[in-house]
Amino acid sequence: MRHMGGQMQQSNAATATALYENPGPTVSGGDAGDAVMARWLQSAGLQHLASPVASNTVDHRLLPNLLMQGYGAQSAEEKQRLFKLMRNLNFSGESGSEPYTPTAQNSGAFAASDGIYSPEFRGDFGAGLLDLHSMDDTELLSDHVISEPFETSPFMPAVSNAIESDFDMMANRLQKVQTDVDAPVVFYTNEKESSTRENNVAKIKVVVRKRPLNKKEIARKEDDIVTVCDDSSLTVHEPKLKVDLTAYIEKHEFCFDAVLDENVANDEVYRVTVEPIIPTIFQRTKATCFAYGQTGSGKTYTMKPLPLRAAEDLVRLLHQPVYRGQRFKLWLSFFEIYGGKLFDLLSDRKKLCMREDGRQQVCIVGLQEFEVSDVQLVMDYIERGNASRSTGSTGANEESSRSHAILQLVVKKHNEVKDSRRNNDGNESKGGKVVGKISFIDLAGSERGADTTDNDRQTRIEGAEINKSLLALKECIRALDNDQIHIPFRGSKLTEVLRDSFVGNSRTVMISCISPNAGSCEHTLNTLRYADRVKSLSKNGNPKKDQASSSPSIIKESSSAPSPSFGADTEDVYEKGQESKAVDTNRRDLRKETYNVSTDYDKPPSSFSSNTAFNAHEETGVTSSALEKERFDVRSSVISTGQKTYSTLYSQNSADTEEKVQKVSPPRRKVYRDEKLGIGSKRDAANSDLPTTTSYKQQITNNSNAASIGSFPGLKRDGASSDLQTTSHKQQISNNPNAVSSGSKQSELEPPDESINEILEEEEALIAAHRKEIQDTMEIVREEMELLAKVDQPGSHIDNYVTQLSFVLSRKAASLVGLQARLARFQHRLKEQEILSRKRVPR
Ligand SMILES: Nc1ncnc2c1ncn2[C@@H]1O[C@H](COP(=O)(O)OP(=O)(O)OP(=O)(O)O)[C@@H](O)[C@H]1O
Repeated sequence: MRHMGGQMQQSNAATATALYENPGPTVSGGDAGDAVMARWLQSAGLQHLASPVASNTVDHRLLPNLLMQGYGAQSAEEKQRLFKLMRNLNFSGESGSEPYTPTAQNSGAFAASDGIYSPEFRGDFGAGLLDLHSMDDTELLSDHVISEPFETSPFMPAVSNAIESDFDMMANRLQKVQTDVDAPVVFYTNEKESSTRENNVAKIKVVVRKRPLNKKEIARKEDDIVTVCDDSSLTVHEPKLKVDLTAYIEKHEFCFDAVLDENVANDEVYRVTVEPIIPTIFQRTKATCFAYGQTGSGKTYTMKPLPLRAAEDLVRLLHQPVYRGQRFKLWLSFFEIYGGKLFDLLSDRKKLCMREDGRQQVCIVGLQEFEVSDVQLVMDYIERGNASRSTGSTGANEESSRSHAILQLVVKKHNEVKDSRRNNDGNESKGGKVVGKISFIDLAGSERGADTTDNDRQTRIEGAEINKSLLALKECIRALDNDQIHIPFRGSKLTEVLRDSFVGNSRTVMISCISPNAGSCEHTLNTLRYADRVKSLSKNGNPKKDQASSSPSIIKESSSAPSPSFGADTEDVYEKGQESKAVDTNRRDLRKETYNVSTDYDKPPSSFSSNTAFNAHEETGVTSSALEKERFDVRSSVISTGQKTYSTLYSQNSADTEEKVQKVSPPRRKVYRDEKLGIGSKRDAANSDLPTTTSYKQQITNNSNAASIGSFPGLKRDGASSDLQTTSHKQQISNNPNAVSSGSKQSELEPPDESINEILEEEEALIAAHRKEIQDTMEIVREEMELLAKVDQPGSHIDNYVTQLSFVLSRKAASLVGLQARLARFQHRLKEQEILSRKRVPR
C-alpha cells in the first residue's frame, strides 16, 4: 500500500473490489458506525464514496484505501478533502484492533498522527497531490458543539455564501473548545468552511500600490510613467537614451495579486490586503503585513490606517457570539528595529532584548503590551509610537524613515486578567496564551541600502543593516512559500523577531509602494522586482498571472509612438528567468534625483474607481518556478493600447528616436570581485539573486559591439539590487546594438559591506564584553571588600591578605586589559572600514 502512485489510475471498480476483499477491522456496532462514516464522508462532500463503504461495514481505517487507490476520489480536490477528513478523524495508519468509536477526543484534539505525517506516506502521494504544509492545524481543534448559531463573519462574505451553498450537513455547525486555557482555541469544524477560509486567504499575497504624483513632481512637470493596466498588472515606461542620445521607452510589465492605482483609497487597500486575514487570526494564524518601497512612496501612508482597521474588526469579532465568553483579549505592542537594535515605541524607546526560550520561542524581553478594547486607544498608541520613531537626515530623503516599525496585534486567551499592562514574557505568560497575531511592518526606505557609501559611519551601518534585513525578509518569505523546513530567520533582527510568523500557520501580505514619477523610475523598478521575486517563486502564485508574466517582461518600444497607440504594432520581446533586463548603458543615473521626492499632495485620494475593483479571493494554483531555471525565451505580444496614464512626453522625441529594437538579454550572470569584466561566463541563474557577500552581479549583454568607455556614464545598477546592494553588486549592460559597456571599474560601484556586517557583530561583542567586565569588576570589588573586612579583624594574617589581594588585583588587571585590547581592535576596524569606504565612493 505504500507505493500507490501508479495505482492512482486504477478503476473505481477494481478499487472497490480491493475494498471488499480487505474489509479490515469492523466498526463496533456495524450500522451505527456506517452511518457515522457516511456522515463523515458527506461532511467532506464525498458522499458518493459512502455507499460502498457503508454497505460493507468498512470503518474509518479504510479511508486511506479510498485515498491511495483513488477510489472515487479522482480529482485532487477530492483527494485533499478525503485526506483532511482522515486527519480530522485523527486517523493512524497503524490503527490498533480496538473498535473505533468517534468521540470528541479523537475527532480532533490532535493535529498529527504518525501514519499520516510519516515521510513515506508523504512520499507516496507527492507534495503536489497532497500539500500537507498548506493544511491548517486549526481545523482539527474542535471539541464541543455550542448551541449558538454561527454568525458568519462580515469580513468574508464570499466565504459565508460558499458555506451556505455546500455542505448542508455541517453548515452552521460550530464547535467550541473546552474552557480550559490550554485547550485548543479554534472552533470551526465545518470542513468546507475551514478550507474555504483557508483557500481564500493565500499564504503570500503581493499587492502593489501606486501613489499619485505629488505637488513638487507636478510642478517639475514630471511624467507619470506607471500605467495600471487592470487590477493585477501594471506597466512601467522607462525613459531611456541610447548612446547617440536618441530617446526611447522601455516597457516593463508586471503582474501581481493586486495592483492598486492612485485613486484607490486606504479603505480599499485594507479590504484587499488585511481584511481577508482577520478571521484567520482566531485560527492560530500568525500574519504579517508589510509595506516595502523607496522613501516617499507611501509606505507609512498605506500602513498607518491598517492596524486601526484591523483592530476595529478584531474587536468586533471578539464580541461575536462565537468568541464571546472565551476570555479572548486583544493586545497591542509597538516597537522598532533601528540599526539592528530593538526599541519600545510605547515605552520611551526603551532598549529591548530579544531572547529565545527553551522551546525556541522568541521573546522580546520588556516589551510593553497594552490591552486594547476600543479603536480610539489603538489610534492613540499608534500616534504615540509614530511620534517616537527614528527619522534622520540621509542622502535619500530628509524625513526618511530609517527604522522598521512593527506594530503587533495579538489575540490572547486568558485565564484571568488582572491588569491591562504587562510584560511580554512569552506565549504562555500570565498575560494569556497567544491565539493568533498580526504584525504590521512599516519598513525603512528600501533605497537606504544604497546609502552604504555616503554619509557618516553610523548612516552607513544603518543602511547595511536595513539592506540585510530586507534581503533576509525576502529569503524567509520565499522559504515560507516553498514550505522549506529551514527558514533562514536568523538572517537579521527583523526576521528573528518575526520568527513565529514564519513557522506554522502563517499569512503574509506584502504591499509594494511605488512612486509614479519618472525620476523614481529606477527605484520603482527595484521595488517591483523585489515584489516579483517574492511572488514569482510562489507555488500559490496565480497561475494565470505567472504565466502571463512570472517575472517582469520587458518591451522595448520606439518612443516615437504616441501614447494611445504606441507599440501597437511593436514586436515585443519578453524575457523570462531571473530579471534578465537589458539596460541601456547610456542612461542617466537618476538616483540622485529620486532622492528629492516631494511629500506633499494637493488632493486627497478619491474613492476607488470601478476599473480597479479587486477580487479579494485568491486563486491558488501551480508552482511557478520560472526563476529557478536559467532560461529565457522570446515571445511576441501585442502591447495593450488601453494605457491609462502614460504621458505623451516621449512623443516629442519622435524625430530623434529609432525604430523599435528587438532585444534579447541573456540570463543574468554573476561576476565575482576578482573576476574581470567580460562577456559570457554564465553562472547558475538560480543562485544569482541570493546574497553573496563578495559577489558583484552584472548582467552583460551579448552585444558584440559593446565597447568600453572606461567610466560610468549611463551605467545603470541593476534594478533589483536595492535589496542586495549590501552584499552584492550587479550591473547590467544592454545588448542594445548601440550600447556601450563601461570600463573596468564596475566592481568599485559599490563597496562590499561585509566589513560593515562584521563591524556590527564586533560592536555587539564589544558591548557584551564591556557588560561582562563590569560584572567581573563588581565581583572583584566584593571580594576586595571582604578582604578588607577580614584584615581589619583582630588577629588577621597579613600574609594571607597580601597573597589574596595580589591575586584579586591580577584578575582585575587581566579583565581590564582584555577589554582594552578588544576596544583597540574595534577602533582599528572602524578606521579601516572608513578608509575602505572612502576609497570606494565613486567620484
Ligand atoms: N496613495 C497616496 N495618496 C495620497 N498621498 C499619498 C499616497 N501615498 C503617499 N502619499 C503622501 O506621500 C508622502 C510620503 O508618503 P509616506 O511618508 O507614507 O512615504 P514613506 O514611503 O513612508 O517614506 P519613508 O520611507 O521616508 O518613511 C506623504 O505626504 C503622504 O501623505
